[in-house]
Amino acid sequence: MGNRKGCEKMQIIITDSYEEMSMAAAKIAAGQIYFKPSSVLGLATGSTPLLMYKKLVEIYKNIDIDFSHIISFNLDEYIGLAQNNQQSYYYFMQENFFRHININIDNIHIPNGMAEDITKECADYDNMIKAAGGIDLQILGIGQNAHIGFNEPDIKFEATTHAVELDNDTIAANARFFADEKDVPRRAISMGIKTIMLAKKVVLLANGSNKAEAVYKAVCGKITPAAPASILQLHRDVMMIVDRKASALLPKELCN
Ligand SMILES: O=P(O)(O)OC[C@H]1O[C@](O)(CO)[C@@H](O)[C@@H]1O
Repeated sequence: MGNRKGCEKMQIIITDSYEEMSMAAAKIAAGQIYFKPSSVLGLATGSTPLLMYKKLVEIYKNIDIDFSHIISFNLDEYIGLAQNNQQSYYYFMQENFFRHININIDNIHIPNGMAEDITKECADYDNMIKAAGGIDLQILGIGQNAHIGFNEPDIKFEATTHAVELDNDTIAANARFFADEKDVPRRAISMGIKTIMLAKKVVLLANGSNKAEAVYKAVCGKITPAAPASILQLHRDVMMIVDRKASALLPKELCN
């Protein structure tokens, strides 16, 4: 593993494996929580951060990290899935992370995809993030079309938390978690790009060759709503932790 400065001030860490990527991210999260136990974390779902959560739980057990004052805000949730639906992101977070640590359930925030008034739910979500003092550390995955959260291509960069229509590509990519592609919800609530960009630190994870193009667009591409992750080039403290396959299209001088 090695550190390289990316385009502009983006920090790029390229790892040899998914496991190494996950451990590197888990250590950063653990350090944040250990030294600021009242941290506000922005958390991601999807398959990418799964092993990071597992590693973070291992570190938690080893050095007795205290999560009881941590406040968490997840990036997104499907509209129409209840918390106890196994495909909901609420369920994902409980199963893969929250039930293994001593986080206070009252401090967990995930958009409510069953809210009667989705517009109000979104506005309330942003207000809660503000009231918590903003996000200290935001973990991100990236979609094959360079979406972050559920901010699909051609999103407005100034959007805060809002309801989104999912792209056909995203629906197809996420169908693997559902019995049938037609079961994948077509809408979701997502933190907006502005919400994400206001986080003090952003760590984006990507692994596998199917993410190489998206990683290239995020790091070196033109800053454009057509590739939502490209806006991260304007963030003052962003770290990309990517495995070798996901880094394949990056310029050689960025790769160790
Ligand atoms: O990690 P995965 O499963 O490849 O998903 C990538 C991205 O897609 C989403 O799951 C939404 O489709 C994001 O939350 C995630 O960052």
